[in-house]
Amino acid sequence: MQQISDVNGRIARIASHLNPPNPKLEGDAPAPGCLTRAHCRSKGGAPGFKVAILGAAGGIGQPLSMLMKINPLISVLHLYDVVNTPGVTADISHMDTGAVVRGFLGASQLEGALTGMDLVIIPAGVARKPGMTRDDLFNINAGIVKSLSEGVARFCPKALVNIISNPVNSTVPIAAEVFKKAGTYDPKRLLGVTKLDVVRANTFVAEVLGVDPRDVDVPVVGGHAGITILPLLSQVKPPSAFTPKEVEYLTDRIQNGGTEVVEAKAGAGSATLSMAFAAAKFAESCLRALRGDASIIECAYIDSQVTEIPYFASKVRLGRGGVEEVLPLGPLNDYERESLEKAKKELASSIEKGVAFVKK
Ligand SMILES: NC(=O)c1ccc[n+]([C@@H]2O[C@H](COP(=O)([O-])OP(=O)(O)OC[C@H]3O[C@@H](n4cnc5c(N)ncnc54)[C@H](O)[C@@H]3O)[C@@H](O)[C@H]2O)c1
Ligand SMILES: O=C(O)C[C@H](O)C(=O)O
Repeated sequence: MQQISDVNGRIARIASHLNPPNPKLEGDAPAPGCLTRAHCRSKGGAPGFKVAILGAAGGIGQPLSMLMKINPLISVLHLYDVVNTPGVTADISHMDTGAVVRGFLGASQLEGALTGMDLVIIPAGVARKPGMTRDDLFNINAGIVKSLSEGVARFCPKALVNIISNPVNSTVPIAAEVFKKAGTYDPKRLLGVTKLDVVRANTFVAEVLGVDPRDVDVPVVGGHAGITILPLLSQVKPPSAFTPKEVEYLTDRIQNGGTEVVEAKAGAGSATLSMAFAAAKFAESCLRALRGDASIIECAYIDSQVTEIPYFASKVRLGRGGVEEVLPLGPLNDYERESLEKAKKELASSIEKGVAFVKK
């Protein structure tokens, strides 16, 4: 009898670490105190950052969760969504890497998902279908980003926030207005993720130059939609000259990379795998900066004074406090100056739309 009760106790202890709980292991026994190493690490026993992904069960959320689970900088990974997180969490939690994974389902579990987080990544919301613009997603995604940002303001106001949900040109101002209302706004800690534009630009430019994309660095400034995506081809590293035809081809391909994927997927969504890759790289930079690594430079869409437009993507230096320095745009050629003026007009109206949504 004693042996059976010991086994039951052990099973109950293991079950107490499963999220969602596994009814096969739980039985009727009450769960005694948690003693496993996973518990200690999730309480902050092991060094590492705590990261939450909101929208973790989606097309971006799932591969991004997997990439975050293999990031050694992360000790605790919270996966939140309004559907399917139990399955995604069970699946990812079986990977034998360091991070402890917990799943959270629905608004009543948002507090648990966010409390104590250092970095919150938000890919929640609907994706484009062929024929749609990113702005067509505003009606649904604005409300989703608003309510998730309210959660961040309440439960982890000091976290760094990476916004992926489209239209990024409007959703970042929406989050900012929510944080301002809550009295928690720190412009250095709110970043719109435009890394996919840089990843694409590096790839397409490398193809034209016939080099390895890992050796190419293309600054992409402005915003994250159509003509607001402005690759600065005059500043490509390694320094490279392009013919006017190449500039036209590359600018068009980079600005329409998202649409290229939406059309190829033919109704099954937009970029998810390359986006998860880009978001994971960007998150890694944020975490290395939080750790105190020097010289972390990324392009990001932020509260900015680099132009007269209140939010703008450009190269920034990241540090322990988030955005520590916004780098100047550098010398632009005539084509880039003209394109910048067009981008600014569209950006201004997308920003206004986001701000008005929260203020109404
Ligand atoms: N910034 C970028 O470069 C970039 C790139 C690709 C996609 N996106 C955008 O990212 C978003 C997500 O794309 P996807 O392909 O993963 O879409 P998806 O539909 O596959 O996944 C979205 C997930 O969000 C979840 N969700 C919806 N409402 C939620 C809420 N209130 N709280 C938590 N989760 C919620 C859904 O349940 C779903 O699992 C879209 O808006 C898309 O346009 C941005
Ligand atoms: O194009 C989209 O709708 C998704 C994303 O913004 C992208 O650039 O791939």
